[in-house]
Amino acid sequence: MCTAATYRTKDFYFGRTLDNDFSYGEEIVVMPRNFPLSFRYMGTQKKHYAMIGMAHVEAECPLYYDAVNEKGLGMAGLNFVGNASYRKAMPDRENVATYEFIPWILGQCRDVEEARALLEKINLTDDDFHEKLPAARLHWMIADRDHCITVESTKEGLQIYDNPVGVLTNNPPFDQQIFALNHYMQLSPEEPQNHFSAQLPLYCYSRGMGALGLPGDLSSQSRFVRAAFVRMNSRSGQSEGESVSQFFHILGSVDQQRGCCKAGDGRYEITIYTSCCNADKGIYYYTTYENHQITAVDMHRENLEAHIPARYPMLQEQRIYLQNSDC
Ligand SMILES: C[C@H](CCC(=O)NCCS(=O)(=O)O)[C@H]1CC[C@H]2[C@@H]3CC[C@@H]4C[C@H](O)CC[C@]4(C)[C@H]3C[C@H](O)[C@]12C
Repeated sequence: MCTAATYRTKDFYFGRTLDNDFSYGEEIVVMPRNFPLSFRYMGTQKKHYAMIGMAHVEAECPLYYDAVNEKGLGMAGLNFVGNASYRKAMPDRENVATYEFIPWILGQCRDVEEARALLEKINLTDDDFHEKLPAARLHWMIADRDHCITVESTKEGLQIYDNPVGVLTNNPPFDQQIFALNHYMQLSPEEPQNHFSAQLPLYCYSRGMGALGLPGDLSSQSRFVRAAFVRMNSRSGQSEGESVSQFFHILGSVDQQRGCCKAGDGRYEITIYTSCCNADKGIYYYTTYENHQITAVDMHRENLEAHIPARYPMLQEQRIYLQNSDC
């Protein structure tokens, strides 16, 4: 399971949690403009927009989980097992394999409007990267500072939904996720009133009772409702520090602690990493399960005219600052 979210203050932020019971070995990868992108059906792009994101690098090829390009467009892939369905390559379409989808969009599009234009011609194919990396069953969130959409390839075809919530989790399909918010319309950051019965002396004995009923479990529908409630009610200052801090608190509401979700064979699903990318500045902030200190990689400190990606393995060791170390 995973959760993705957007957030806007002065700048635009885009990030996600990656929850799983094992890691493919992922790292922060800055893809410069001149790294040749060879697509299975769509030829080679010698030049494209630069991007930064989390990827598993296989045979020198970054396979992105989530990324943001130099124009401020962000995109993330999240599990959609049981509902994702891809087709064979088709003659009259732009055929793109799922592992190519993020660079295909972010390499060419400045914003969601341009992404929508490419999506009209696309066919997501069922090609595996190779037999050990079969096509991942995913759906995607694509967002810029003004718009957000969800893209799902199902048996019925390619579905593109407006995403007014700026949150994506996993199953069920996105229209059902959004519909479920109707059940929670009474939740509020305000103190509730007693509508239950005028004959009963009900009162607020605690703060936070306006959100009683917000689901607390780890299912993807519940994480969607919880992240949506926190995201839609979020308040923070405009500074970089306050914005990034608030973003990690939004995704902190759906953090998965080891032990609460069994994945078989003594393994547990945990939040492997949480990312927050300042899409305007190209700075990728992250924390990992073991290291809660925020670490960042700034794409503009790299040579974006280079031909080879810059790779940064995630720092996994927690550095605790001993405040009275000189006593
Ligand atoms: C597993 C992750 C979703 C996390 C999640 O939701 N876990 C719950 C498990 S459960 O559903 O609850 O049981 C997803 C998210 C992004 C994916 C990569 C995308 C690039 C590439 C695409 C290729 O085609 C296949 C290999 C590839 C490296 C992918 C591996 C894997 O698929 C990644 C990491």
